[in-house]
Amino acid sequence: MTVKLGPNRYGKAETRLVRVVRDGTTHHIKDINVSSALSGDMEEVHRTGSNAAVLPTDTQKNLVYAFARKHGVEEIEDFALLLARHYVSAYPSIHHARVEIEEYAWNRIPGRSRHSFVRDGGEVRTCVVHHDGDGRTTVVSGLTDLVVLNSTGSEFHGYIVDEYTTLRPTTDRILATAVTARWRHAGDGERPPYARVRECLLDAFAQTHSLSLQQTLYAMGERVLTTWPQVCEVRFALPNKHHFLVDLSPFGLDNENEVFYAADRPYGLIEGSVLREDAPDAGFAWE
Ligand SMILES: O=c1[nH]c(=O)c2[nH]c(=O)[nH]c2[nH]1
Repeated sequence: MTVKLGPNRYGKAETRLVRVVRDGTTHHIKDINVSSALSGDMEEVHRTGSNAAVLPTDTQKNLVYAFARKHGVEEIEDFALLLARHYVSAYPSIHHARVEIEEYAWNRIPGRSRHSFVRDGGEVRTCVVHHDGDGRTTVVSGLTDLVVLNSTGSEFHGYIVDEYTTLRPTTDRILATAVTARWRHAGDGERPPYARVRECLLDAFAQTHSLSLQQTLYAMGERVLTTWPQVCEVRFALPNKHHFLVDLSPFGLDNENEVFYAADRPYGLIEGSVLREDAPDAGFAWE
């Protein structure tokens, strides 16, 4: 019996890239997810294991970052064409390239900051109410998945350094998180409108020059509590959506905080509660 190799392709799926373009203090961001799939003379690698015709998927990933730095990313169709044409023209063993790109839309957070963004849609508004036979009532409002990003105005340094530390201190990084926030209402007075509390969270995120996500968490809680006396406690879960600067020096390219690898896991998870000194007992509110 003889067998043969059927249709096949290979590539790097989901290269996550964020590119920051600076126009003075106004920043623009491009957030994309690039997948390449190449096919051509792939008989040998499958049958004998010879990799002579293989452009490593790792190189395909590097190409995405290097081309983003060299050529910029405007229309995703143009960037996909640039990559696809390069694969087919530069490597004789590659006859066909499929490049798929997803782009994620960001809106500017209104206000003073020109480098603060919120992802389109996706967030979920939440509430949990308790009421018992003794007439006790609690109301906790909240949101999940409010995705925000500052393309500058964030530092992280001065942390514990020991023989296991590899993280480099930074005075300028991207800070991004998907906010889960829940706020507990004191008593049964009028509750602040959801949209206004959300606005406090966004304003504080955008306006805080951050030395850590922990500090930003506190600033967001403080803003809600000082703006709305009816709220007595805010609890947060903030995943640190890491954006790592890509080292493009092996390709002779500099990278002045322009091209980032948007990692999805593992991620830092910063959790905490900010509350009034005299907040009433929470009782079953958080259950
Ligand atoms: O804002 C941060 N807080 C941390 O605790 C931490 N840890 C880390 O590796 N990066 C960061 N960033």
